[in-house]
Amino acid sequence: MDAINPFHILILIAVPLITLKLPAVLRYLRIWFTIRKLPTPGGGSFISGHMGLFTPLAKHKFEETNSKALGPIYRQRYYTRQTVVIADPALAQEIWAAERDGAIEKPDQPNGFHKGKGKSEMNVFNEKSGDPMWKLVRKGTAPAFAPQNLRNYHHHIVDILDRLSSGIKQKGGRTPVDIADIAQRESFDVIGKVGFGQDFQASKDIDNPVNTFRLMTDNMEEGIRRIFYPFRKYSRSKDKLASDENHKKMRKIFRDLVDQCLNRPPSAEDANSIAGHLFRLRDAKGQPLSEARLLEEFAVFFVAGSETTGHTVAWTLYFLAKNPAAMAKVEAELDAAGLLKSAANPTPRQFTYADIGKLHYLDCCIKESMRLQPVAANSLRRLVVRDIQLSNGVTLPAGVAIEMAQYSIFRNPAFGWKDPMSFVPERWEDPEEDYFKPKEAPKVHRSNNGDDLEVDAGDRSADKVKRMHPFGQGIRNCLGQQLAKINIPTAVAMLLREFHMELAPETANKDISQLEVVKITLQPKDGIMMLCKPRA
Ligand code: HEM
Repeated sequence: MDAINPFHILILIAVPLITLKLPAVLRYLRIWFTIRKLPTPGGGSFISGHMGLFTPLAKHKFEETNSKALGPIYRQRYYTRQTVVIADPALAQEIWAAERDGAIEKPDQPNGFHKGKGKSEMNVFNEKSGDPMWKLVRKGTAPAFAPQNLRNYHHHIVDILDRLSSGIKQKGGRTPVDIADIAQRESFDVIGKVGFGQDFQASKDIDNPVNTFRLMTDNMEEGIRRIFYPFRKYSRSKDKLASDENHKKMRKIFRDLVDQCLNRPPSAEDANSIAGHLFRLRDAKGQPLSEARLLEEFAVFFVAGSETTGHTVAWTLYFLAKNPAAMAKVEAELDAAGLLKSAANPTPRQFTYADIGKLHYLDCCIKESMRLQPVAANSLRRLVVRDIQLSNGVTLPAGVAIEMAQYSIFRNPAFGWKDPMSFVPERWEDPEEDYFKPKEAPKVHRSNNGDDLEVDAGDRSADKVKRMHPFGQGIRNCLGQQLAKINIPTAVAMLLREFHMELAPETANKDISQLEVVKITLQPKDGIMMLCKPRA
């Protein structure tokens, strides 16, 4: 695939020359020349490169295979885009350090629904690193996610779960319930209430199929489709037109939400919510966020916060139901804390914020589920903006795209995982399990950038590097992770407190690879069907 032939060169030079893009051609050739010696998967096509070798819905599996076969750093091509894949925790640390120094950035990822001229409105997730607006929103909303702030909202999470449990109880334990759908309803309502003071009631009627969170999920899927197929936004096909309608509905929901938040009588809860922080932001000219920007920010917090958290809850319950010994240990832990409903304790005490840090085994189970089924399974994309030299001698040239393959790192035995493909929550009882000790001491980076955006202290030291980071790393790590770390254990514990959960045959009989799909997140394709038997 990589043998240079005259036709290859002709296409590469002639086409861009016609559009007067000689500098781009030269940059492309330099990138290719600099990374040409890196290993690359075989079987790619001349035109699309490696694109045709995987389905976008299972790209994480393609990476897993390649990183085991080719090693921790390799290259691949998507059409004209040369990409270096990094699937090594020590090299990843060097990349995140370079990102802090500005040599690597998360590039702008334009909104797939944007039409017309000019840049689409951005948000804190898709705006490029270093952009003043990204910094403003990132720093300005961070206090909303501080644990001391979130604890004041925890009672809403408890209420939402109580409401969900009564809906599930009505099923009587014999009708299978889709726990993936239930968990999505929970996380969506939590963002609504905790972040924006609004009860969307997705968890009120679990049989109601038309719900805002579904609209949002459809929108996300469509957005991704439009990134893969940029011309789709001009299509007149039925499903594309339907998605335009959905998008309009979605925008109206968020526009109404902005209005409701602005028009509610002031309260401390609203002032400290995500919305409250967004409303108070002022840019360098002292201007508040525009309405268009507010809409984008509102939407992205729902998108980034609900699918991720909901599917993590669902995968954790799946693994527990699949592993009865682990389930029994979680139940025993809840029982010992007075949180499990049983004949001996028919009215267990209410779950509180203080319980979160005390349920250690449950915590291990959640972490193990995030290792095996990390919802952010798609590699994290970055762009090299200045040449960087890695400690293994590889130069990453300016302009090359990089993909940080987290999913592969979490399950590759080369990084010291024992029995990596099995669900073993006990491994997390050892705090050192978070780290990998490479044979050669990892290169320790000092950032030249005096920026005060938080970084992950403790991710590397003289002899070890962090290998478990499901919330990403560096300056673009997950802004909302504290909310997830509060919501996930509360949801799992409160559902298990009320129900004995078993996989229904339609899910139990399938291998996990038949259950999963990566859309934006790693999620169950057709749900996770469970029998939720109310405890005595
Ligand atoms: C299990 C739950 C979650 C997981 C696994 C997760 C994972 C991630 C990851 C891996 C990134 C980094 C993406 C990158 O480097 O390109 C990220 C970014 C982000 N997450 Fe989360 N997330 C979760 C929950 C949440 C929640 C609850 C919120 C907010 C309500 C949230 C908001 C964000 C935002 C705004 C960013 C972009 C930050 C930036 O680019 O500066 N996430 N998340």
